[in-house]
Parts: sequence; structure tokens; C-alpha cells
Amino acid sequence: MTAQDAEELDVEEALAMVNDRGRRPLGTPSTPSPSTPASRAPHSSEDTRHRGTPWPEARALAERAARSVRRRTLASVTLDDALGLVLGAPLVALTDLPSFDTSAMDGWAVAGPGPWHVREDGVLAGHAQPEPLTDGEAVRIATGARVPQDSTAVLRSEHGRIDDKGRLYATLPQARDAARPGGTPTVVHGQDIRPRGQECRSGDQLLPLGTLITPPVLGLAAAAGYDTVSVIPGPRAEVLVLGDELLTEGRPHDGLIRDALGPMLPHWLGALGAEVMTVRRIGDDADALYEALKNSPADLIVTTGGTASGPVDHVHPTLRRLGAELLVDGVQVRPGHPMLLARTRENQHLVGLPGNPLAAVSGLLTLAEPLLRTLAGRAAPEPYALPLQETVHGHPRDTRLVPVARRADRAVPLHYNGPAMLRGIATADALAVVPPGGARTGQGLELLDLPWATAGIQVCFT
Ligand SMILES: Nc1nc2c(c(=O)[nH]1)N[C@H]1C(S)=C(S)[C@@H](COP(=O)(O)OP(=O)(O)OC[C@H]3O[C@@H](n4cnc5c(N)ncnc54)[C@H](O)[C@@H]3O)O[C@H]1N2
Ligand code: MOO
Repeated sequence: MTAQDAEELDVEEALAMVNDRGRRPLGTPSTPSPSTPASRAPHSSEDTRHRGTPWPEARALAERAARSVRRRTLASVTLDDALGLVLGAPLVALTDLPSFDTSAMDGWAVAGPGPWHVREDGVLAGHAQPEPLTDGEAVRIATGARVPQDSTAVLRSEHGRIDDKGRLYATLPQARDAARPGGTPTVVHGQDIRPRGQECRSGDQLLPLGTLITPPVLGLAAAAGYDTVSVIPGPRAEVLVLGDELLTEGRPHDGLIRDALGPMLPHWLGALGAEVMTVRRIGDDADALYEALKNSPADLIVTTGGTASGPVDHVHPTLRRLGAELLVDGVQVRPGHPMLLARTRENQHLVGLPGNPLAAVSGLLTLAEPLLRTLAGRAAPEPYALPLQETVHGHPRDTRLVPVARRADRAVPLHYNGPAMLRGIATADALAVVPPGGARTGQGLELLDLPWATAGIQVCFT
């Protein structure tokens, strides 16, 4: 595909190309067929209605919900704003790299066999094109400087010696000639010259559409001549923290507790590819929630708390009042089973995370991760499994997500993994997917990596 073809793609086409390359996680069934309306999936059987959607299916539904979102246009952003986004067009070299024959070392550019007469002037990086050399001539040259035309090689400064008559001799330790009696140390043609176009020619595709823009991608784009890059815009997310019992500072007191999700979620969502617009605390006020949902311009609204059926659990009633379509209403996973996914209006979704903090993490990785990843055009992570260091109890019917640390190619289950606890996940590398009934020592379990555990930079993507 040419750069121009790529410019003409819209986001949906770009996403289709990216996502077709994606792989499904272990144990995830194929996405429900397009003929099965997502809205019916949670109600497909009595059992499901009662207990929620099976965990793998919930993830597939979240991914599929993102694919139903209308076409968005690709954006052109400066390199400063591109980190963590995905290339919306292939990165095509705008120049040869290097763009001129370049000295790879500090030393002398030399022409013909030595010894050489050293010219008075020198050549520095960024300077004008030097005069060509003639055989028997050398000129001082710096790393990164343009090599004079007709140079044979660059002789490193530590491999040359200038005699008292100003003549340069090679003192190459590795020169084969030098080992022979009477042999003259010489230089190999082209040595320590990086020829123009060695890395790429102008027009070469350096990276395909769909590449995650990491720090080295930014560097490569700059080297290849880019000021801006075409990207799939990050989905905009809004976080609504519910609960009258939440404090935003100080120690818990009088039955009030600190909001643990407000400080955590925007960064986590950012690491998953979202552009977080706001975090709002709206207490247990059903009207405030309704207004916030009705007026939100976000692609994804994430609520915390209020998903169960207590007297102030307003999420379900408010979604009904809005006429939202519930795509997932409860998931067969522990913790976090009351989590939900709804289509609030065309092209806008809501993920309802349970209020218990680890249950909220479970909802984040079960529903928000596939949705955001797909909207952002990121490829699904390569599925992988590690053997368990020790037995983990399972839920009789539901999947369990258990924080684990990776130690010497084993998954070590962490304690303090109750639904209300963050102490275990705070030192975890991943969540292990424990099948119903549990898993024994040595059994291989699928792991969902935490974004910063594998690529620390991603946490800075917000
Ligand atoms: N009758 C039932 N009660 C509950 C069920 C159930 O099935 N039937 N499920 C339980 C499970 S499991 C979970 S998980 C929670 C989910 O509750 P909600 O999503 O409605 O959340 P809340 O009731 O608002 O809060 C639960 C818990 O978490 C604390 N919380 C809430 N927000 C935060 C926050 N931002 N930071 C820290 N902690 C937070 C809140 O104070 C509660 O202690 O429902 C069970 N009940
Ligand atoms: O789903 Mo709840 O997190 O089990 O406590």
C-alpha cells in the first residue's frame, strides 16, 4: 500500500486491517457471529440471565461492541502528541537513511592506500559538503560528518598515527597485511562509512499501519523526516465515580473511606489507549448521574460503584431511563461479577465497574480493555500462559482473576486478593485466569499482563 492509499483510508478501514492481524487470547471463543445481536447475548438463556455472561464471551462482546462504532477520521498529530497512539498509515521513509555518506567514527577520511597527506581543514557533522579527496589524501573527520567524495574509508583516530612530517599511517590491529613480513597496514574499502540509504531508501515502508507508537517509533519517524504522523485517534473516556461515602483526601473516618478508583483509573485507562477527558465524582445522586450520562461527549463512559441492587445503586435504573441497550449485564467472573457494558447511544458505550476496587480492576480488564484496545486500533496482546507456583482455589462455576507475580517463569499467586483489596494487585505483574474449579501447582494459566509490567512506558501514555 502506498502512503497516498493509506491517507485515503478512514479509521474503520485502518482498524479492520489492524484488527485482522490481532489474535484472540487463549480460551477465548470466536466473536459471536454478526447475525447474533449483541443486545441479546446476555439474555441468551435462563442461566445466563441469572448468572451473567461467561467471561470469555463478555470480552468478545466488548471487542465486538467497539467494532460497531461508526467511522472516525484519521488524525494528523505532532510527534509530541503521538505516543501511545497507533499509526493510521504506514510509516514511509521521506528520505534515504542515512541521507548522505556518513562517517561512522571520529578519525580521518582517506583516499587510496596510505600513508596519506593530511589536509589542513577538517570535516564536522552538519557542515557543508567537503572537497573531494584525491588518492594519497586524508582529512580529519567527525562521526556523523559527510564523507568527502572519492574517500576509500574512514580510519578511526585510534588506528592512525601522524609522523613528524605530517603523514598519516594506519596502525590497524586487525589488518591482515600487517601480519605479513613487510606488509603494510591498510584499510578496507568502505570501512566505517555508513553509505547513503544503508537503512532505507526514500519511499521504503518502515512500519506498517497499526504499529503502536512507542518512543523508538517517534525517534524513527523524526529521523525519517516526519513532523506529524497519521494516527487512529485515541477513544475519549470519561470516568464517573459514584458513592457518597468517598473522601478525596485524608484518612478514612466516620464510615467514610478514600476513593481508591479516582486516582487509579485515568492512568490505567490511558495505558489501555484511552484519552481520559475527565474524572468526576457525582456521589449517589441518580439525577446527577442521568445528566452526566446524557451530556457526555465521550466515546466510553466508565462508572464506578452502584452496579449492584442496593438502595443507592443507580446505574441500572439510570441506563433504563436513558433507553440504553445492555450488552453485558453481569459476568461469570470473580471478583467483579456485577460489571456491565451498555450502548448508551450510537457510538457511545458505558462500562459499569463494581465499586469494590479489585472488582473494578476485573471489570476494567474484562470489558474496558478489549473495547478500548479495539477502538484505539491496538492489536490484541499475544496470549501466553505460565505454570502456577502453587494451587489456586477456584469458584465452582465462574472464572477467577487472581493477581500474580512472575518469578522465574512461574506465576506466583499473591495474597490479599479479595474484591475490596488492592494490596495484592499493587505488586502484581498480571492477573491469572483461573478456570472454574481452580488450578493446581504446575498447571499453565493464561495471564493478562498489567500494561506497565511488560512495557513500563505505557503507563505514561495518558
Ligand atoms: N445483594 C447483593 N449485594 C451485592 C452483590 C450482589 O450480587 N447482591 N454483589 C456484591 C459484589 S460481588 C460487589 S463487587 C458489589 C458491587 O457493588 P456496587 O458496584 O454496587 O458498588 P458499591 O455498592 O457502590 O460499592 C461496593 C463497595 O466498594 C466501595 N467503593 C465504591 N466505590 C469505591 C471507590 N471509588 N474507592 C474505594 N472503594 C469504593 C464501597 O464503599 C463498598 O464498600 O456489591 C456487592 N453487593
Ligand atoms: O464481584 Mo464482587 O467483586 O465478587 O465482590
